[in-house]
Amino acid sequence: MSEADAAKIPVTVLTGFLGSGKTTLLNRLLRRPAMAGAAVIVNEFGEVGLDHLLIEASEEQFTLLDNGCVCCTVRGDLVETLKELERRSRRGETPRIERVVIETTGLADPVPILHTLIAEPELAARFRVGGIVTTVDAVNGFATLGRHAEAAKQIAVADHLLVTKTDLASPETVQALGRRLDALAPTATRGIASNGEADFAALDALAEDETGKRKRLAAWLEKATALPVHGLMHEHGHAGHDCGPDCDHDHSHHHHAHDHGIRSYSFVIDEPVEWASFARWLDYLAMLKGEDMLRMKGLVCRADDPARPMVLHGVQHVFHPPVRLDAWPSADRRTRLVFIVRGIAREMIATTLVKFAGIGAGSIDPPARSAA
Ligand SMILES: Nc1nc2c(ncn2[C@@H]2O[C@H](COP(=O)(O)OP(=O)(O)OP(=O)(O)O)[C@@H](O)[C@H]2O)c(=O)[nH]1
Repeated sequence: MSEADAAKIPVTVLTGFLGSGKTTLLNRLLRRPAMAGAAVIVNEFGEVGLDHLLIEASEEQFTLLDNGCVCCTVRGDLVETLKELERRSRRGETPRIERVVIETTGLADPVPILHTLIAEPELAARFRVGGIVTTVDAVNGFATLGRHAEAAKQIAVADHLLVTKTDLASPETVQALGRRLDALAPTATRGIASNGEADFAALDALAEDETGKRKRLAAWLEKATALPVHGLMHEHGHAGHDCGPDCDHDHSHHHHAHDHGIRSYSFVIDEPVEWASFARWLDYLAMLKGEDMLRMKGLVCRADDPARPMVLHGVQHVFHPPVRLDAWPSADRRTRLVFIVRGIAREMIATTLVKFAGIGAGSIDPPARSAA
């Protein structure tokens, strides 16, 4: 690597489909002493994000971009955030930044992010791409690849693939997924991330491998834009958060492939919930709508233990065992639920919440209109 490149700050892009284990990996990664000088930028998809409450990074280390998807609406925010981080580090206003990790949303196209890092002169002078790491869920990954072009693209542009949740999948499923990954990303290295635990030395090496990356970059961009996306190219307007009037989408430079019909809903519930009926409601949703329930996250106030919230993670049919926190991560002690769904109406979720979980319609914000 040239001296000039060595002086630049490596940026690792951490991507992977919804619920594939990005945040779990990031939390483990941040516990390493080597990451003390890392700045973390997280882009959340959803009206009310929860990730920022669950990521174990110091306030100084962490920036949340939650005003849209980093591959389009908040691309300008990303540029400004990176510039500001570097400026403050250079002036000694913050501890020196030695590395940046960007966690994308599960629906992001990493190509525009790469493009931004390389094409924006001020960024290119101070940062270099330190690798694209893509998490792939062993349970849902194979089926997801058939349904969501974003997932295929995230894999196709990866330098390093980390297969997650192998503890939950049969060896045959893992092997079949491996063959698919070989075909989609023949040059990517591959490892396993088990509940976030992975060969982090491989990620460090990636951050240093500038020469190899440069060579592959043109091929990535070419391959990624050529990838068939089931007729969804140029889909303008995002799932759940429209690009809006401020959109800086550059349609001539990248194709956007967010699935049509994907929506993000969030609900806040004022009253503590009866856990048994709430869990029954979740089972009902997973059984009836699992395939289209792309992602569900929740922070739940239980009536029988209101001081210790439950963290919920649903990924399609899979509901991961809920985790009980020792305390609320912020002063807000209300139950908050975020859903990312395909073709499911907000009202369906709200009405079943009232009917099956026994929540008073008046306690739900936004209210369940037809359920009252
Ligand atoms: N059993 C098992 N569960 C895992 C593993 N990795 C992650 N999970 C669980 O999968 C769920 C989703 O993980 P996250 O890390 O939040 O996934 P994500 O990719 O950040 O999700 P989004 O940001 O919504 O796209 C959580 O309940 C994790 O505990 C694993 O290797 N094994």
